[in-house]
Amino acid sequence: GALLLAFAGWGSAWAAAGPVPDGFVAVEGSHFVRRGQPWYVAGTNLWYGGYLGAPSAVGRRQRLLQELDRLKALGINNVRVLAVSEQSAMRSAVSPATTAAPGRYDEQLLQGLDFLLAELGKRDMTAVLYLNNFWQWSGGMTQYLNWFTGSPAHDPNASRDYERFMAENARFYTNDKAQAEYRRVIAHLVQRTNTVTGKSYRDDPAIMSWQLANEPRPGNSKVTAAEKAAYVKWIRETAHYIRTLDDRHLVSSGSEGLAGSSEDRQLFLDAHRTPDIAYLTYHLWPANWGWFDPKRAAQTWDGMLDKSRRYLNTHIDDAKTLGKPIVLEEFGLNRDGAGFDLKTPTTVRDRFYGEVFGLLQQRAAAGDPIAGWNFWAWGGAGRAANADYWWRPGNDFVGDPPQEEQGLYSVFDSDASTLEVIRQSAQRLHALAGAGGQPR
Ligand SMILES: O=C1NC[C@H](CO)[C@@H](O)[C@@H]1O
Repeated sequence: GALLLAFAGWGSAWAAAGPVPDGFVAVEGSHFVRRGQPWYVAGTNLWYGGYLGAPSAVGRRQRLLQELDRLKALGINNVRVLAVSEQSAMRSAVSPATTAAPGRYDEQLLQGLDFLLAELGKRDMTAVLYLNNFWQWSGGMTQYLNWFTGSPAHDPNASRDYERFMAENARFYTNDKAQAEYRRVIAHLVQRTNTVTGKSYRDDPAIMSWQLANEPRPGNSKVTAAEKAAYVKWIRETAHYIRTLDDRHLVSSGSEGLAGSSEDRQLFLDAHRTPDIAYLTYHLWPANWGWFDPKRAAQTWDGMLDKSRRYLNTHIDDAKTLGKPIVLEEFGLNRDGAGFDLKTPTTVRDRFYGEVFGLLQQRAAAGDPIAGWNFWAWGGAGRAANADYWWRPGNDFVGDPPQEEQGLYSVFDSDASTLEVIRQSAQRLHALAGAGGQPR
């Protein structure tokens, strides 16, 4: 049983259960292929993509079409999207939510995903759909625990107590009632028929990957061995569950890498050995992690860049160890001086983006298991609505979710210098694929 399972999971790369339909992203060795050709993710984060597509009041369909056209023109071929949110009373949680209450799903919002997928298909773009959130800005795991244990949904924007928040959330993985509802909503999504195209989600090449959650962590900085084991088991069993429903789309965890694995490299590797996890994910947040102070950019730039390069290289090496592709699916940096206003320049951010893109390009060209990147996050035509830069229901959606200032990390359509860095980097990455950029 367990021994066999352990053996089977030992570094074995993901194998398609059979031929994948035309247009699906698949894994070959430690790289992505699509339509038989090498394929790289040049993506962004558009957490609110399904919201813009909704036919209901929250929808902004014309804006969505504009944003997808702009992204396509930049060479972006993938958007990473929040597919499931949980209605919550927390101030920093988005409202409305796709799950109004356990078992009650907002058909209007889910039709927003249908519309988004239909429009992505028209542009030959793809989506990563994450099915939960470790953080509170879409309800997430703390909201599940409120539903099923009665514990108050915990908004760390209010408590400022992230250690307590993370330790509490770790209980999600072993709460049977929460897991039952989580799996129920996964089945509801994976077995859905798109109301716009009439196509079942299982047959839709616009979906690149089902993703367990946004940034799932095993616990806090004092994570126990039991919590680590529960986390590895949850990833393995949930990934397997999704593949019993859909054995052709890729499945990923949504992990940040070491920063989301309590800095335990063995845990990061063990959590991703299962053959049901097709590729690795990692995120890079120098300012969030205290490596960079946007108000002391000159003094903290070198240290930040050194730590960032080490973070990138370590995870690419781990991908080599597991023989799986790896996508840097989130990275970002503040506007100059930590400003939120569009008029604030993005000099330091542009340099940082250039350094990250450059390192990934270099290692991809060397044949390392780089599968691509998604920057965080697309703000596009969205604009902060309030002088305090906080989001309130009815306001525009931008790249920053409701728990952060609207302008913190968003790349807006007016950020011409950043758009140029992105455009050039996407072009270079696609050139690698064109030049048969796959490794020997
Ligand atoms: O997934 C995430 N990672 C970092 C983003 C910026 O802080 C944050 O908004 C989001 O929760």
